[in-house]
Amino acid sequence: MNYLIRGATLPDGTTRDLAVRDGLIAETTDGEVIDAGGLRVLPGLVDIHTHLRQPGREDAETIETGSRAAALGGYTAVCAMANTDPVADAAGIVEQVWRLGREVGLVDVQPVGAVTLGLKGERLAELGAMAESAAGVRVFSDDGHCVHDAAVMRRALEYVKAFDGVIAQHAEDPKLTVGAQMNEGEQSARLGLAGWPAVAEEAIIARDALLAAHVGSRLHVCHVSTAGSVEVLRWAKSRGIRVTAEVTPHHLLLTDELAATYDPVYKVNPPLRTAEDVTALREALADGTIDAVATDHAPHAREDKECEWAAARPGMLGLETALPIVIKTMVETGLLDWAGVAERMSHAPARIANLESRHGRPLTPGEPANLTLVDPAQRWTVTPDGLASISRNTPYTGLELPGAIVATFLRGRATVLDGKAQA
Ligand SMILES: NC(=O)N[C@@H](CC(=O)O)C(=O)O
Ligand SMILES: [Zn+2]
Ligand SMILES: [Zn+2]
Repeated sequence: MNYLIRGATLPDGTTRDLAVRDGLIAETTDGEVIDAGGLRVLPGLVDIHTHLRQPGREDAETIETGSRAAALGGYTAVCAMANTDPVADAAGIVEQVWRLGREVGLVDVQPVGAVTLGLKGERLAELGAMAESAAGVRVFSDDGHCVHDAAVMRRALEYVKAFDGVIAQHAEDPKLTVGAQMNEGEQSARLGLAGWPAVAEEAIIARDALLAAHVGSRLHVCHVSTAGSVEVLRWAKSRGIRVTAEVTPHHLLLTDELAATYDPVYKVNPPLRTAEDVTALREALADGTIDAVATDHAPHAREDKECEWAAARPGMLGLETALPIVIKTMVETGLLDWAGVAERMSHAPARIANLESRHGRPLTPGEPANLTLVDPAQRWTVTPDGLASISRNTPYTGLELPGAIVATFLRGRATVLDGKAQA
């Protein structure tokens, strides 16, 4: 099927027709005409941090349901985190995830490989075998856990240099977060919950930046959540250290005051922080100190979320609300223009994950037609049942958001049309 997208506004603000022919962007074509007046077209979004839960927790999400949620959120590629059961620490498992993603065909599912066997932080996983597998893994992460042993982290950074891989670190010094339930600060003192101090994140980022510099390798920092982390990143980048960083939509919008509800839907790792942190994160995303937005989409089954705060698993849904939250927090506030949105949600994540030959491409003829059409004027209200995820743990229930994803194209095929997933 070919498409002529009429009168869409590009990230740079110019308005023109876009032809989609034989999977590529073309000068012109016959085919279905899509009236895109008033719509924004973006390069297909790329999520470098998604939990799809398959294999192991198919009751919370599957590659199929997560892929559908991703397409509905405007994504054409997602990096599937390795903390599955079994852990994606060997070639056979990443190949299985990659193959299942291809069979579903709604987004490119790019598996992330574990850094250490079983996410235990002790012995390196089969990094080389995963890199050489059909899945072509380039991003490695023990996400959910921090690679806290500095010698292990150093060896991992050294190892992935050979194939331009990157270590994506969940920065959390485990000794500083024993029993932690929420951000350490005024609110945790008031609520009597054990705190997760900012320094537990900041100290690991500083250490890892120094290690990356020492061995000349590439570090990526997952879900940056504090103003202090932003300062450390600014320092590292000013020294020319090869470090990139992501922020989640929820850390751009929500604060630790929500813990006062004791509703576990607001429990997440790293925890929601203060309004000052939110301000610093928005500024850092605007000025490029933080390179990318990543959802950290973390579906959890009912029994893991609908319980008391301390027993609940941390994590929030994110794929279907990410772009609307970025529009609300960054575009409507004047901090980021649409070219900036394209950069932080498509071009930069594609580069970080080594997907830039296929994703995050410019919207010019000859390029693969990976596209997202958004209606920025349309506002919609989040309901858990309105989302495609199996799980229901969205923190945005009842919130009205700007920006409806109208269509998503993966290599010229519509995965979403008129706001509806195409199978
Ligand atoms: N973010 C979370 O709170 N949870 C993630 C793990 C992680 O991203 O650290 C999960 O796998 O549920
Ligand atoms: Zn994490
Ligand atoms: Zn995660």
